[in-house]
Amino acid sequence: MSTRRIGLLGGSFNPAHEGHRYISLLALKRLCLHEVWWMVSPQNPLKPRDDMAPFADRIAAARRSAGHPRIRVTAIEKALGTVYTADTLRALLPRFPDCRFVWLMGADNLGQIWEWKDWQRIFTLVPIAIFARPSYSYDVLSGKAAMRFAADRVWESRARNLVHMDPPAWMFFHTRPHQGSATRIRAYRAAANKQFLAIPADEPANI
Ligand SMILES: Nc1ncnc2c1ncn2[C@@H]1O[C@H](COP(=O)(O)OP(=O)(O)OP(=O)(O)O)[C@@H](O)[C@H]1O
Ligand SMILES: O=C(O)c1ccc[n+]([C@@H]2O[C@H](COP(=O)([O-])O)[C@@H](O)[C@H]2O)c1
Repeated sequence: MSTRRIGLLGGSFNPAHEGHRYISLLALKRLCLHEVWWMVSPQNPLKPRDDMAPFADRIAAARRSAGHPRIRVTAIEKALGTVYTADTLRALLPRFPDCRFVWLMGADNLGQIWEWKDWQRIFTLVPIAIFARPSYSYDVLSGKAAMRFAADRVWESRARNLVHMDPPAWMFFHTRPHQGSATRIRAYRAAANKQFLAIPADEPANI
């Protein structure tokens, strides 16, 4: 049975955007993976529920955005009934004994991961690859999580082997940052809706 190398990109995908695709393609190439699985979160436990689009809409939009045969959009957490990453990994890993997994995330999440449930356990379950993100990248490298696991940081030159390393092992990619951001897209859409609604009802909208 040959081992499959899988990157897991957990996210709200509210909505999916080019930044997700960009780091997924980087991960496929640099980490020498067979596939990246986008794991659409039913509800990030640290994010407000009120501006979260319905799960089915986020999945559907992610499927339209992924646009690559080796990026799979999944509802794994919905199926497992988990919302915390540590719980998801504990349930997922034994179900795929022929796969090696690596957790993928942006630099913003390296800065926040110490707030996640059982966060130190996550570092001991899977290797982690972190991608530079505009305005976060440098501070988080001296943050709480990076300091706690400083001895387990692996340099980018060993990227091809990361997925085979025994955790804890993590890597920070100093790649060109991508501006994609779901917050920015939601803000842009809200502004566009406001402008549209501001057009008086008796005036034809020029759309
Ligand atoms: N432009 C980007 N560069 C690097 N990582 C990114 C980028 N966009 C998203 N990610 C990472 O992808 C994962 C899922 O991100 P998520 O779906 O929350 O998108 P987001 O743009 O960060 O959303 P929001 O702005 O609502 O927080 C996270 O680990 C996040 O850090
Ligand atoms: O496990 C936790 O406590 C936890 C807290 C916040 C976020 N996460 C996970 O982090 C991933 C990225 O979330 P997001 O919303 O930044 O895209 C996603 O898989 C979430 O389920 C996990």
